[in-house]
Formats: sequence, C-alpha cells, structure tokens
Amino acid sequence: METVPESEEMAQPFCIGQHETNRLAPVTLRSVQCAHASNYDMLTASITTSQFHSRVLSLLSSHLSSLGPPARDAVGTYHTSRNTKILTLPPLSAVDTSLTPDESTSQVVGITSSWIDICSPDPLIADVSRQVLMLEVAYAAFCGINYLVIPGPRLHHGAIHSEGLMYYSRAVQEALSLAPYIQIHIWMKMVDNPEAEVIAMGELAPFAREEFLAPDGDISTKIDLFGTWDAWEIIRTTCKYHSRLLIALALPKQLPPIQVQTRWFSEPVHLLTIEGASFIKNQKGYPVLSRAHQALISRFMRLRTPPWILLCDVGPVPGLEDDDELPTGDSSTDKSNFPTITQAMSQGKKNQDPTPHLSYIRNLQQRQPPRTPIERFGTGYQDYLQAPLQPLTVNLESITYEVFEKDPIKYAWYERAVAKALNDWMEQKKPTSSPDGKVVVAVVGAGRGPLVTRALRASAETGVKIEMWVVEKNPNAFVLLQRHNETIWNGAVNLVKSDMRSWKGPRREIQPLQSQVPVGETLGLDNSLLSASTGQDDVPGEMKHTPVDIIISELLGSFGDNELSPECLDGVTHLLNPVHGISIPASYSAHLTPIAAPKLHADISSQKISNPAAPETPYVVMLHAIDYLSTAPASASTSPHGHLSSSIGSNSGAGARGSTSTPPPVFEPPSPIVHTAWSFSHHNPNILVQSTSSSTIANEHNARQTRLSFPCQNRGFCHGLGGYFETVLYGDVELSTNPVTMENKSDGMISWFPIFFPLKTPLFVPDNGEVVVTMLRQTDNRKVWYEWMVEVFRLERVSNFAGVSSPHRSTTPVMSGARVDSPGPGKLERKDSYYNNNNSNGYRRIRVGISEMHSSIKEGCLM
Ligand SMILES: C[S@@+](CC[C@H](N)C(=O)[O-])C[C@H]1O[C@@H](n2cnc3c(N)ncnc32)[C@H](O)[C@@H]1O
Repeated sequence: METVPESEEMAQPFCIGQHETNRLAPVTLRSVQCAHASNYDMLTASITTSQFHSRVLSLLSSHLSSLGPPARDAVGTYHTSRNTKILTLPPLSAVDTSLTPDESTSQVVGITSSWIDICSPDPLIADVSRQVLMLEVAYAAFCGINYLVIPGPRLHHGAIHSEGLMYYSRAVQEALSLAPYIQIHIWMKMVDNPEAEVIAMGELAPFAREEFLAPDGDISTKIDLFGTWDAWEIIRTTCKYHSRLLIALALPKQLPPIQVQTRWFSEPVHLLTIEGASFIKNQKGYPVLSRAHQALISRFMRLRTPPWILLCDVGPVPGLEDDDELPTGDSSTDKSNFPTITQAMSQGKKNQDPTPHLSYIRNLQQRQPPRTPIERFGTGYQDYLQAPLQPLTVNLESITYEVFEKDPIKYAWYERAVAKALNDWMEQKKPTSSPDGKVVVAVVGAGRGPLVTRALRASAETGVKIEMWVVEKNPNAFVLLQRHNETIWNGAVNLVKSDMRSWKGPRREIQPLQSQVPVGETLGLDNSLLSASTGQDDVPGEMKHTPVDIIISELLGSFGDNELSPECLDGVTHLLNPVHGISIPASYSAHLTPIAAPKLHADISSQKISNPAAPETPYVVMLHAIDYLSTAPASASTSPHGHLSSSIGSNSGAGARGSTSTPPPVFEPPSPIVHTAWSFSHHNPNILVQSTSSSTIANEHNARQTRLSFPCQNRGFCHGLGGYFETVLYGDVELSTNPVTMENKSDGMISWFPIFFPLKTPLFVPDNGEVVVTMLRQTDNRKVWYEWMVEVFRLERVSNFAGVSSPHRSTTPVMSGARVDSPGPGKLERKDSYYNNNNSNGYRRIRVGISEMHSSIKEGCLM
C-alpha cells in the first residue's frame, strides 16, 4: 500500500454555524466576521423581519374579519378547492427584510419564516403562507443566498393529519424553480411527535377557520417513528428527487431508535441542527452531548458529503451579544467609569468559555478517528455508480490492475490459500503432474502477475516446489508478464498468451518411462497419475499436453459470477488433474438484500434520457448513503432501546475543557439480512459436453434462478438490491464482501465494491412487510445476463388463527422459509403457504407492490 499523507488520514473539519430563533439584529458583514472570530463558519439569517410578520398578521386579521363564514359553492365544495376570497400580499418593502446582498451573503444560511402554515386545512391560511414563502424565496435568490432552510410541514391540525402535505410539497417544487441556484433544506424532525408540534405566538395555524377543521375526529398523540420520514418522502417524490432539495435534520434531546437513525443516513441530510437544550451537563458543568449523539454525528461525518452542524439557541456570538441593547451614546469611550454590576458580571463571564457548545463540537471534531484504509481508498467513490468491468471482452488498462493490486488483503489471502494447498499436497503425498515431481500450478487470467508472485512466494515458504504456468489473454498485460519473468521471477514461469478456454495445458516432451524422475525424489510421493497421463500409447520424445495440479484464478466480479468466472473456468476444468486437482477459488456465491438508496435512484433517473438502459444496468458502487430494509432483530446488546437508554442521560461525554482524546463511540447499525442467491463450484460436475459443430457453447449448466424473501419490520422505499459475493479460496481461507460476514472473513479488503441492481420505479414497503426477490442468471449460449423483479407483501395477522406466535414473530412476522433465524438461505419453499397466501405463522400475505422484470441484457456481459 502506498503511504498516505497524514492529512488524508484525518477526518474532515466540521462546518459549524450558529442559529438564533429570535435574532433581532440584522446579519451584516460584521456579524459574519465576529462569527468567524469565534470559530463559527457561518450564521443564519431570517429573510424577513418581525415587522413583516406583524404586517401579514394584521392584513390577515382584517381580511378575515371582512369575510363571512365559509360557504359552499353551487357544486357544494369548500374543502377541496380555494373558493375563498383571496388575500394578495403586497411585495416586500425595505422594513420587511434586513437582508442586503454583500460579501457576507455567501456565509449566510437563509431561514424562511416558521410562523406560516402551508399545510393548513384552511385554504386562505395555506395560500397566505405560500405567498409568504414565495416572497422570501424570491428575495433570498435575488440577494444571492446559496442555502435556504424552510421549516418542515406542520403535520397535525386537530384531528386532521398530513392532509396539506401535497400543497406544501407543491410549494417547495415552486420554490425550487423560483430560485434556480439555491439549495433548499427542509427542516425535518427525526420523528413525528404530535405533542412536540406546539403553536408559538404569532403563528398562522390558529387562524384556520373552524369550518375547515375536523372537530370530531380522534386527535392522535402517538409518536410515529417514521412519520416525518413519510412526509419527507412525499415532498421529495413530488419534487422528483431534485438534486437541490436537501434536509436540515433536527436532532432531538432523546434520539429515536437506531432504525430511525439509519433511515435518515440514507437521505440527503446536509445540515444537522442541534438545540442548546439537547446538550447535557458533564460533571464539570460543561455542555456535552450524550454518547448516542456523539456516535450519530460521527457516523454522519463519514458520509461522502458530511453535513454541516447548526447550533441553535446556544447563546450569542461573542461581540454581537450586546448589539440589540447597545446604548445610543458610546459609553466605552469613558474608560474611567466604574463598571455596573451587569458589566462586571459579563466581564467575569469573559474568563469563561463564551461558546462552550461550539468548543464541545470542535473537540468532537478533533476526536474523530482517522479514516480507515477502506475509507481512504473509497474517498470520492461513495455512492458513485460505475459500470461493472468486463475483463473477458475488454482488455483492462494498467491503472485498473494497479488499483486491484493495492488491496492489502486479497493477495495475502491467496498466498495463504496456495500455501495451504501446497502443504496439503505434500502431507497427503499426492502425485503431481510434472515428471520432475513439482506441483504444476497455473495462474489463469494473471493480469500483471501479482498472483504469480504470491504463488511463488507460497512455494518458497512451504518448500513445495512448483512448476508455474501463466495464462493471460490481454496482449498488453502480457508484455508486463514477460518483463516480470525476466526481472522478478528469474525466468521460472512458462508464459502463455491465450484465452484460457483454448489453452491445451502444459506441453512437454514425453520422457522414456525409465528416465522419468520419480516424484518421490523431490516430494517422496507416488507418481501414478503422471504415469497415467503418459500412457501406453505415448511415444518417448513426442510433445504432449499434461494436466495441471492447481489452477489459480481471480475472475470474480462484485456479484461473484458477473465477470463470467464460471464460463472461463469451465474452459480449463478439463486440464485439471482429474483425481487431485485443486481450483483456487474452490467456490463462490452471490448474495442479495433489498435497500433504500434514494441518492442512487436519483442519479440513475437523471441518466435515463441519455441512456435508456440506465435503470436496468447493474452498477458497481461503494454503497454508502443507503438503508437496509431487512434487518436482523437487534440482540440485547445492540437493541435500539438498549442503545438509547444506555446513552441518554449519560454524562460521560467529554467536555470542552475536561476533554480527552477518546474517540466517540462507534455507531452500530442493525445487521442486514443478506440471503444467498446461488453458488458455483470448481470442479463443476454438471459441465455440458461442448458440440464441435456448433458456433455457440453449451452453457445452460451455468444458468441459475432464485426466489428469496426478506422480512421488513419498518416501512420504507425499496430502490433496488445490494449484491455481494463470498468465495472459498481453499479450506478455511475465504473472501467476502457480504456485510454480514466480511469482517470475519476478509476484513479490510478493498478490491470489490458491492453491486446495485436498481428498480426503475421504487416500491413502497409497508410496516411488517416482506420483500420477495426473484432473480435469474440467464444465458443464450452467447451472452450471460441477469433478470430481477421485486414483489412487496403486507403481512396481516389472521384474526382467527389458533397458533401461538413466538415473540419474534409477533414483532416481525416472516415466512418460515425465510426466517431470519433459519439456517437456510431464505429461499421460499413449497411447504410455505406462499402458494395459498395464508402462511403457517397466522399471517395472510397481501401483495401491495410488484416491479417489472428488469433485464441487464442490453448491457449484458458478452461472452
Ligand atoms: C480481475 S483480473 C485479475 C488479474 C490478476 N489476477 C489480479 O488479481 O490482479 C482478471 C484477468 O483475467 C484475464 N482474463 C479474463 N478472462 C480471460 C480468459 N478467458 N482467458 C485469459 N485471461 C482472461 C483478464 O484479462 C484480466 O487480466
């Protein structure tokens, strides 16, 4: 591995801003300078003033008093249309805003008014609110504001819930087109808590007329963990996943369960807002954040675009605190004046940290652990869609090989596997295929030769002599192989420039039987196999192709078989020593899990016009801002509530002064449920005999199909499937990119990013839902491609079911064939009631969504 400069290892500095709900003084160049001097990076500024607010309120009051009670029109509607006398707000005047375009504007995050209510069931209130927002957005755009925060939608109006959300979403869509250069952040709470939606003085919500409310309905007081996420989902869907539509996420004092936190990671959170009241005091009395908050922030800060932090109502920016109360005369000129009690107190305070919350967050920034090798390697690749390599049809560039070769694990594991195989060969006294007793090893698809070097090293380590053959079809890489043979391998390697499928094996002169070197001389082994290969009919002195004892290859793609390893290795299987031959890898398997990946969906959708095949292309991508939809029930130690309760109220967060360099706690998301789709083994006993008369190859034995079910406890959107692979190189030496097993099998491996199979249209998955994936590996004997489709089911308890549900099933009902605790791969089996839709756990499956069958044939991997 290259040495990485220290700066690259360090986590990025946080970008921290200050927000005051009731900032009275205008935000000027001086305010921004003071903020910078205090170590803040930015400030928020309201777009309009309190005068504007008062003016709107009085206009609205007099308008309302001029109106009679809302009346139904001739058709009988007043709820569903705006059949009301409109109040048109006048344009802004100088007193309505204190914002002036200047150099400070770029350091300012604009905040639109929170007292409006676009979701109001009263169309008059909703319309006035919309007009306020549009006036503010237009003026912010005029001033050159780049970032705007719009308070999130009010979801509760008495018994009415989320009814105005569509109008709110429509207004946001309008705002995006009105301000074509502004990034709009919707200020969302993490969960929907009706009791937290309080009405402050001066808000428009209470002006909603009774006729538009629903006085008789149930007023919900229940916390809905995914309620605000639902609202966000509607807004962004209405705005078609707009790239300038982002989230400002308010972190509450008590964080919600981990499943809610991970959901927000997958969304475009660009601002994290933290109230002063969300801090707790440590033993020394300094404001600190709970361990859960620290872990959450650290997790966010490792995203490709780390969010900015906005500290809200944590005290004034030093130097600006007195601005609102400045006396008209300049009292500071009279230095001889004895300070008043207030002045003395504030001077005393100056010896304290004037911005303890900011100091704490800066300290948290310093305590971020350095980036791991994977994070360093993946910088810039997070959520970046790449077309999978097709090394069979396309000759790779040197730089691509160079990237592979940086892997700190893969080659070391191959070396271990080869060493183990050689040791076993020797210990089991197996005969070799070489007349001089050496184990015949072939690296097929050698690239620039790193596996050759490792195999030679394994031979030197174990003392088992090998005869090395190297096959590569890329003529450019072959030049380097020739050079390496001269400079590194001392000419010890037999090089073959060929497609491995047409290689006939090591070619050597037949030795007269009596002059063959007994293998036992080198390894002490029985040489019967070699005798068999140089059979009765062989004439000494003639040239003949002989078998290979160990075939080493690395033809694996992100989904295991997607770079056509099965097809290529089929072409060399007949060369393998028929009794003792070893293939490294011995087998590999493909794995899947459904994921929410809004960013990837947005990126793929935006490519659709130039590339219609984009939504049916499997992409190689370092999955980052995603949420696993199907997760294993949390164990006691990682239970969301356990996590929460152990952290809330814990005062162990390091304080600004008494701080240590202890890294923040690690965020532990729930483990995804990842099922095996299929596998391939070498030797493959099912290889079809190839016809010599046909121009195609018989490949049906490499077709696969699978149907897998995934329980999903919480609702969400499925944007596609995350794909991974595992491979057994030899014995217990394995590689894995499966998030469940990678840490145990090959921690730190960087060669492969996962694969993403997108869905053209995302599918909603309800609470207690089930995602069923059907996937096929298809072949027409010329090409290989994948087909995939997704169905979504809602599991409904059958009321008269007499069975007793296990505690697990009562919270996460799943089909028995796909049980998360089942040892099997989660395949649907006939005994499951998939076929009669009432499964044996007492749940009825109701299909609520189905995707089309996607096919990668347009981009298919050509053979
Ligand atoms: C993924 S690269 C691995 C290269 C190298 N073994 C490594 O680990 O760095 C696969 C290599 O196999 C070669 N290859 C793929 N299919 C082949 C075939 N049918 N015959 C010969 N070489 C092949 C490609 O040209 C490429 O060099």
